[in-house]
Formats: sequence, structure tokens, C-alpha cells
Amino acid sequence: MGAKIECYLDLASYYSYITFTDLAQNREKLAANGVDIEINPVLLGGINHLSGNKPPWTNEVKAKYLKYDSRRSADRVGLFNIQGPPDLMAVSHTVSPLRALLYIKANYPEATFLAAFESLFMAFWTPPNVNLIPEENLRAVLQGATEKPGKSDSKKLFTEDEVDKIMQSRGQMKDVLLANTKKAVDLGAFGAPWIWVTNAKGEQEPFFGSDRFHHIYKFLDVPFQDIAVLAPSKL
Ligand SMILES: N[C@@H](CCC(=O)N[C@@H](CS)C(=O)NCC(=O)O)C(=O)O
Repeated sequence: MGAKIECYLDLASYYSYITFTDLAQNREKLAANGVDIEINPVLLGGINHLSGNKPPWTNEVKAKYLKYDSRRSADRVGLFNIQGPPDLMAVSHTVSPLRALLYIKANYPEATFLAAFESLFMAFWTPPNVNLIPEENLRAVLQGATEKPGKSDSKKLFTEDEVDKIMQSRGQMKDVLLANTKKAVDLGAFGAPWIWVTNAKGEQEPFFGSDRFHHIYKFLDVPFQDIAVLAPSKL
């Protein structure tokens, strides 16, 4: 097995979106360094349940801090317009869109799966924050999804018939979503993004969070630029 980054991500996880965006920006260079990326949809609620954890924002003190940290993290990857839905708890049970993504992953090219994932992330986290639980909302986002997410003038990802098929067939992916979620927990997950990395020597380690890429790249032994203080710039 070659070097690989396997990510376990939920649409309702803010830091999963940051991770997804960061990896999209580095995907080509990682491939050039012999590192494959695989994105696995999981239900964060299931991970929390199975691992005995709770979303950090349910703790008032953490929620206060996360206001700063989430904005800084989004700025770092260029997502300047995202914010949590006001009713995050109510819209977090993303089983239906995650199953749709799993169906797309199993039946379409990787680029289509990635563009669909990004379109759903964008809809969920960009005001006015689409609630993806009602069937008609999910259908509308898939219908509007394009090859370049956010650019309505680029080619549509799916025809109306294809959206119908995805909507009708997503129930088939029930067990796959469950298996992915359990697998993440078996790999040690207590939250998302959970990132399981295999290096060229075949060694494997887990990483938690969108802010661990310096550790991941060191473990993978790929060249990267680490955080370093520079001398003050001269005028
Ligand atoms: N420091 C991490 C935080 C990641 C994080 O808080 N993820 C949430 C979901 S969006 C979670 O599952 N947290 C579980 C925990 O903190 O125990 C990052 O920057 O990505």
C-alpha cells in the first residue's frame, strides 16, 4: 500500500470543511509526492455517540473560544463567508445527504464526488445556511451543483434524472455510512475531522483536526513549509 491520507468527514462538521478545503488546495502536490487522498463521509453524531464525546460547542466556555478559532481557521484556507447555522444542533443529523454522497462516490468519478461534497459543504455553511435534512432542499442543492462549486455558470454535475436516481438510491448506502462511522471509531475517532495516515514505510497513525497538517506531512516525509518566525521585513 502506498502513502495515503484517509479522511473521515461529516458535512455538519465545520472543521471537516476546513480540512476538505485545505486538502483540495494541496491535492495535486500531494499526488506528485506519491500521496493519495481518500474522503470518507461519516456521521459525527454517531462518532460522538460511540466514543462517548460531545460536540465542543455544547460547552459554553469552549463555544466562546470557538468563535475566534473557527473564524481564524476559515480565513487560513480562504473561506471568508462561512458561519454556523443558528440552529446547528437541529440540522446536524446529516444522514440523508451523507448517504447521497456515498452513492455518488460509488457511482461517479472522484472529481464529481468531490465537487458534490464541496457543494453540500458550501450550502450548509454559507448564509443563508441550507438545512439539508428536508428532501426538497437536498434535491435543490444537488440540482444546482456544478463542476466548479459556487460558480453557477460552470457545467452542472447532474441531470434531473441523475438527481432523481441519487435521491431514490441513497437509502442503499445506509450500511456503508454505518460501517464508515464505526471504522473511524475503530481507528480511534472521537470527533471530526479524523485523519488516518499511512506513510511510504507502511506505518499508520491517527490525526485529529484541520490544524495538524504539519504533523501529517512530517509523518509522511513530504517536503512542506513549517511555521517559522521570520526577521522583520525591511522597508
Ligand atoms: N483543533 C481542531 C478542532 C476540531 C474540532 O473541534 N472538531 C469538532 C467537530 S467540527 C469535534 O468533533 N470536536 C471533538 C472534540 O473537540 O473533542 C481543528 O482546528 O480542526
